[in-house]
Amino acid sequence: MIRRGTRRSPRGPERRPEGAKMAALSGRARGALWVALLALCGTVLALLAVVLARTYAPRSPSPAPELWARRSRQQRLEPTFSPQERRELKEALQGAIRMQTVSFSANDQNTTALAEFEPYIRKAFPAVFSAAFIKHEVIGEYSHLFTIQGSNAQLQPYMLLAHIDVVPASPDGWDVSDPFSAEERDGFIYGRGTLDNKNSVMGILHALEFLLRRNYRPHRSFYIGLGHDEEVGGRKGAMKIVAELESRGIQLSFVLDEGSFIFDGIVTGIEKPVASIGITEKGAITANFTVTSEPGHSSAPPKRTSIGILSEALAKLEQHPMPNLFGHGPEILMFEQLAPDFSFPLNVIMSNLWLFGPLVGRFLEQTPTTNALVRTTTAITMFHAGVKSNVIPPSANATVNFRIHSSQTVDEVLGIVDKTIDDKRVKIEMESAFDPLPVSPWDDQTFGVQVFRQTIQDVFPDVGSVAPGICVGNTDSRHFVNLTNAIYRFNPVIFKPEDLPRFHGLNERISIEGYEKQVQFIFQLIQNSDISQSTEPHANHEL
Ligand SMILES: CCCCCCCC/C=C\CCCCCCCC(=O)N[C@@H](CCCCN)C(=O)O
Ligand SMILES: [Zn+2]
Ligand SMILES: [Zn+2]
Repeated sequence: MIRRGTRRSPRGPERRPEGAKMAALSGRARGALWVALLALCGTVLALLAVVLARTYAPRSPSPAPELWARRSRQQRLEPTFSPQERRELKEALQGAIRMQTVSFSANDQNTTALAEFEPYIRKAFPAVFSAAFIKHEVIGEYSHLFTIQGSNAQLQPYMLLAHIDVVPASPDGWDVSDPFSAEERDGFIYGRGTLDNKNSVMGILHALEFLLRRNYRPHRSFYIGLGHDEEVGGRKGAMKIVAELESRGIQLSFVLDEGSFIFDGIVTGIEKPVASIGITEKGAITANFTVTSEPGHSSAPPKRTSIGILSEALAKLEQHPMPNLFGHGPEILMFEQLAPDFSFPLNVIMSNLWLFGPLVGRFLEQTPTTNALVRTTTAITMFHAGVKSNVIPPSANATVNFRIHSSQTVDEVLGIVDKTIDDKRVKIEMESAFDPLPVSPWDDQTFGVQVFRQTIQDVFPDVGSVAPGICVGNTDSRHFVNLTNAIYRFNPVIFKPEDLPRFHGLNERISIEGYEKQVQFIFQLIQNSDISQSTEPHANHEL
């Protein structure tokens, strides 16, 4: 008997009926599917294990313990000030704010106010100006250089920077009657320069003054540089201070300038304040874009005028922003180090930027402040064209200010600009340009970093993390690259979201308590810098 479906074909192997063949095939497919599914589950589980391990891995404690154990054995003055000293602090800052040391442009500064600043600080800080081991020099007419000769010439000196000049401020829109009145209101001092940067100028000198009045003699030498033209580039102030120090063959352990803050409520997903210390600053290009065309009567216009051509070029720049470079520069360090401080699930995302980096990059570009961290920004800041309503304009001119991301250069940015505009009628001339600044070391072995960590811990115990940051603006410290590789930008002041528009804007202010904390910070920083650095070479740093 021949059973159906089992008969061998004379031409080859036994033929199965279609249903059985399908069943056999789908059995094989099911098997393969199971294998694939198991492999997928394995991969997902492995990925999850890596993601969780990176999120919850224990972090090494900071700062380096032996160094600070030694420090605590030395005697340290407490940063506590009497009621009279606190009044003196406040009034000295108010007096400084009232001096209208405005920089309008590199060639237009209020030199009368700048000149008056010297007698003002001489009077406010008698101990600083009379100490035998402190030398004061006026540089470039209105800037100041203080050399504080420490008692131990073996220790490499450091430098504190600040600037005396301020950006202009008209009374319109201020809550107080005058931006230079230094009015006290609800525990704040209002006025131009309260955050940028007379708080540092006066804070540094007052901390030193109080230490000297307590007979403190610094062990480590240091310099204080007070520039008078930071807001217009620092050519006559900071650059001359640098030239002076270079001529003396000085090398610095670190430089500390303005440029970042203790951010409170600014980083979405982190509850505690974050001390962000700028380890670099962006480069910049200021370029002029010009289009010229034949002038004539507006009743018989050409198809395109210089204004139209230039507007189109500028619109292309705005419509095609520079590439998002999150992960290509040091901004990633900030988020990596802050990762454990983020609440769930952001902590998982930030701990695994190898996986979520592109997502985070897209998120950061949504708001102007964080967008500035991830790309070269393009700001059209000035536009001039036209002379009369019925005259075809002979030319149109615009100024564009680019701030260059750490992973790009001036040349690369200009290449992109050329390609984006792609119009020979638009002439581009450079007003000024410089590449992003080098990235300063950020590890627990670096002396400056140890000092900052310790000092922040001493004065701001509520700060959750001390993290490396990027300064999106420019500071006088960028001129100091030949004197040290360790340049840090940090203003020890709590900065909240509502302070953002006050910076260079309306109602700039500092809380009186915040200013006292800033003075305490410098007071402690000078003392904390007085330990010997185990890693530094045994050179003689006689100044
Ligand atoms: C998650 C991190 C959030 C980062 C938030 C950034 C908030 C920014 C807040 C403050 C800005 C601080 C910038 C301080 C330095 C700027 C100083 C300045 O204005 N410099 C001028 C120099 C001009 C020189 C002449 N061309 C400038 O940069 O324009
Ligand atoms: Zn400033
Ligand atoms: Zn400024």
